[in-house]
Amino acid sequence: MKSIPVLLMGCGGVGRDLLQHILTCRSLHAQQGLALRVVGVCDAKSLIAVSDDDLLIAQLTDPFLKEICRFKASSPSAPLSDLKTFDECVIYTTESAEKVVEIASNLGRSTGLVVVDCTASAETIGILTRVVDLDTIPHIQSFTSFALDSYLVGAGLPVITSLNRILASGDYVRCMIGSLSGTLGYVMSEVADGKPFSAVVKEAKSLGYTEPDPRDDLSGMDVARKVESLYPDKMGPGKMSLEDFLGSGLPLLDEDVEERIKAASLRGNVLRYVCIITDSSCGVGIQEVPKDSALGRSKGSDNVLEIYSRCYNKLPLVIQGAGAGNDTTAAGVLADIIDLQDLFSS
Ligand SMILES: NC(=O)C1=CN([C@@H]2O[C@H](COP(=O)(O)OP(=O)(O)OC[C@H]3O[C@@H](n4cnc5c(N)ncnc54)[C@H](OP(=O)(O)O)[C@@H]3O)[C@@H](O)[C@H]2O)C=CC1
Ligand SMILES: N[C@@H](CC=O)C(=O)O
Repeated sequence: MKSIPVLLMGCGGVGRDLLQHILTCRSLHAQQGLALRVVGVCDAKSLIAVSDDDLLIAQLTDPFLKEICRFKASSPSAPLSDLKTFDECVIYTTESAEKVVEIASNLGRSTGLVVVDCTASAETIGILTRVVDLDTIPHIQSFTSFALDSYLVGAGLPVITSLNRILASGDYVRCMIGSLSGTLGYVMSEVADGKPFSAVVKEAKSLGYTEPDPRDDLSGMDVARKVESLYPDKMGPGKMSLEDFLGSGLPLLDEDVEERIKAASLRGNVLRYVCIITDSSCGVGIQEVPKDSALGRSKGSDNVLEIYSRCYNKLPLVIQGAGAGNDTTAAGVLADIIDLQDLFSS
């Protein structure tokens, strides 16, 4: 049985679903000769991990992982260190970020990195840069090759894998057109059905589709980051509190959105928030697309990506499916973890 140590950074919607998936897949993984061994879980303020001495053999028990999920779901703002019951483990508070790097470093050559953080914030980039610079984790030095599908694009959809296969075959990608925001896909299709913009944005937030601050989705920043991550390097690119925005800001936008939807509909179109990437340009924004196109037919939080290449010339390769949501995103992360271990076996 191959044992894969997992250190989970972040125990919000996606992190908890990942733990649940790991527990649910225990027997499936056993049939594949694998065992995922969760050695630590952290949130923004604390880290719970097996002791350094036991790092290569021990794990947090399944009942304890369930308790972690239950606790964070019922008290999301409370740190993990406030848990009432603990496994045999060590709790770190102030120095938890340093400790995460140390544990990863101690796990040595078996360490890989699966990233699902779309924020591309200075903090995230700072952590990734440190990890890449860390000589003691050789497999992470070229982390981009280990950052598989869950890395930024399409939640669990096989977007990056498919693109890599096309490029590896020598095919030439000339254009990609996509709706890469689950939130904006959901918002656009729901407002077209006549619901107020403000109510739909709040629904998207409660369904776990949006970024913690939905303005990251509404501004196009989340899509722009994904476009950047889909494209080669050469194409590389507040005044109101969140509460006020959700409470009084959003409803002010309802009327304008409703008018734009009506005007598009008179032309047989619907509005979609799309990105268009060619070999000389890349842009994101609201566009009218025909109702009966792949993009126009998309519903709910689906992401759609049309890839035009030499092989997929007149009719594009279309990748479509849920592009946001804790369950599907966590499933993509789990698949990436399993894929990663293949790289270490050689
Ligand atoms: N939900 C979705 O559909 C998708 C989400 N993503 C990405 O996944 C990430 C997580 O999303 P989601 O679970 O919805 O977000 P949540 O806000 O529900 O959870 C975020 C978690 O990360 C923890 N955290 C924040 N900062 C740090 C830090 N410095 N060190 C360790 N942990 C930290 C938070 O801790 P605390 O509990 O203490 O606040 C919290 O547990 C986001 O970056 C998002 O962009 C990607 C694709 C789809
Ligand atoms: N907010 C994103 C989900 C995570 O990336 C989206 O709506 O697509």
